[in-house]
Amino acid sequence: MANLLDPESSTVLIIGCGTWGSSTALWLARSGYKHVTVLDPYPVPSPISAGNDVNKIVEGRSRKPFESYSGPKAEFEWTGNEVRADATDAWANDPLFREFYHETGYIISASRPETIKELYDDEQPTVENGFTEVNTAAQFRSLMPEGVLTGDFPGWKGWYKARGAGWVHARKALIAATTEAQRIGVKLVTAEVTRLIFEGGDVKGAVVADGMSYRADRTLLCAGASAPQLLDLRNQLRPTAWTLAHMKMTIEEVNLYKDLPVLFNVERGFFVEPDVDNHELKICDEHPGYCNWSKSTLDCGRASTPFARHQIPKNSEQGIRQFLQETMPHLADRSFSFARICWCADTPDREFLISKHPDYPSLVLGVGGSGHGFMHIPVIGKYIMQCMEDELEPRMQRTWRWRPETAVGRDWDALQGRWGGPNKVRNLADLGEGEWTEVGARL
Ligand SMILES: Cc1cc2nc3c(=O)[nH]c(=O)nc-3n(C[C@H](O)[C@H](O)[C@H](O)COP(=O)(O)OP(=O)(O)OC[C@H]3O[C@@H](n4cnc5c(N)ncnc54)[C@H](O)[C@@H]3O)c2cc1C
Repeated sequence: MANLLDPESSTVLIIGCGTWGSSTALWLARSGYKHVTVLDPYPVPSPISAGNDVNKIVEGRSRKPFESYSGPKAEFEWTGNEVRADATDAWANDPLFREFYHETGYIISASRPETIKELYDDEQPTVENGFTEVNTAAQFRSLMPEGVLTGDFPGWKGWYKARGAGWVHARKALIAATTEAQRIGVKLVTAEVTRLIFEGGDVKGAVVADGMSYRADRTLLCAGASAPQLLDLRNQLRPTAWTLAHMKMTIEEVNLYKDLPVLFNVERGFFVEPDVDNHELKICDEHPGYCNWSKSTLDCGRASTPFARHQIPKNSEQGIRQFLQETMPHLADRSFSFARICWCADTPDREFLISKHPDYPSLVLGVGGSGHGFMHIPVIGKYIMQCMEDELEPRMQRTWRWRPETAVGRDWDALQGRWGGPNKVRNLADLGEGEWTEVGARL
């Protein structure tokens, strides 16, 4: 279908005002679209948005010419690098976002020799790429002020990058994107989409829980891990949850833990310096994730259904405490002040799914964050908008295409390049009530 959109008169409906939906609203408004409506069941920041979090890691990149890539994955690798480099520039230069970016550097590491090797092959943490090796506990400890890292780092090996990486205040960036989009004309409606309007071989908008219809020339599905509940995505998305917990810090600790590089062990977990607003340290354990396979879907095509819970599985708490024991044993027994499960959605190849739907020409998909979708918030909406306008760069178009052929016979238990915990994807539906932490509650 030819692109017949006129920003002055065309109507655009975005489903989901999380990380990608807010970015898309912002880019449409900045580009002159005058009739953009966003629907989300919750006021921003939605408690179920993966982006509603105190911090996310940014692994910065610089642009590399396409010719420096070779082999069958050249377009895939170029696309991933290009969009990340674009986001890295935007975090440094876009006045809306730059105040939320903390270029503190980061340490990437692993614990087992085989993972250390895989990590090296994947990340290429070479001196030319700005990394220095960290091999001993003393070397790890020396990267932060005395008294922060007190652990023995058993088996750990990693690489430290001082510039071009760090963390962002995720929730503040998400709110800023939405507020700015609203300021320049986007309409945000708090309403849960219950179904798309399929009509005449196309999608013409969406219906919300109270029965009201929102019709539009283009409908953009940006509902994150909940997207498969609204559209048959032919197994291209696997909603998967990870876990996070906070603990209170004293003012003295907050002052000591200032401007720290991110410490990330791909098998154990990571932490970022404490949030200065509420004096809490957030810690995540690393593992291949949790799905929620209900019994009814285990035999036929599987569906992992997200749900909200401000508690985490006790086996995840153990992972967090092991991470603390190895890095900061003085905090290993401190109680949690907050915890939650946090849903994202993996494609089979962990690249994004940004595509027009092949059967419904007015429907555009902006989904498949695959565990690394937050750091792109300053720019991802531009690519979703370009897709809607048929202006997406061809190599990106091919990488992010609708690709159900990659999900035929999908191995739902695949680790998808992740490590940690028991080295398998766990099922939340298998957990009894007593197997959740007692912090917080079910939403
Ligand atoms: C624990 C954890 C740690 C992570 N760490 C990082 C990191 O360090 N760096 C990084 O770059 N990425 C990270 N990610 C990944 C990143 O957060 C996600 O890829 C990204 O936020 C996904 O954005 P999204 O817009 O697709 O989904 P979301 O931000 O989840 O947004 C989906 C939105 O859709 C709305 N919605 C749901 N159902 C409906 C409906 N029926 N109608 C209307 N709206 C609906 C929701 O309310 C929500 O606002 C992490 C993810 C997790 C879970």
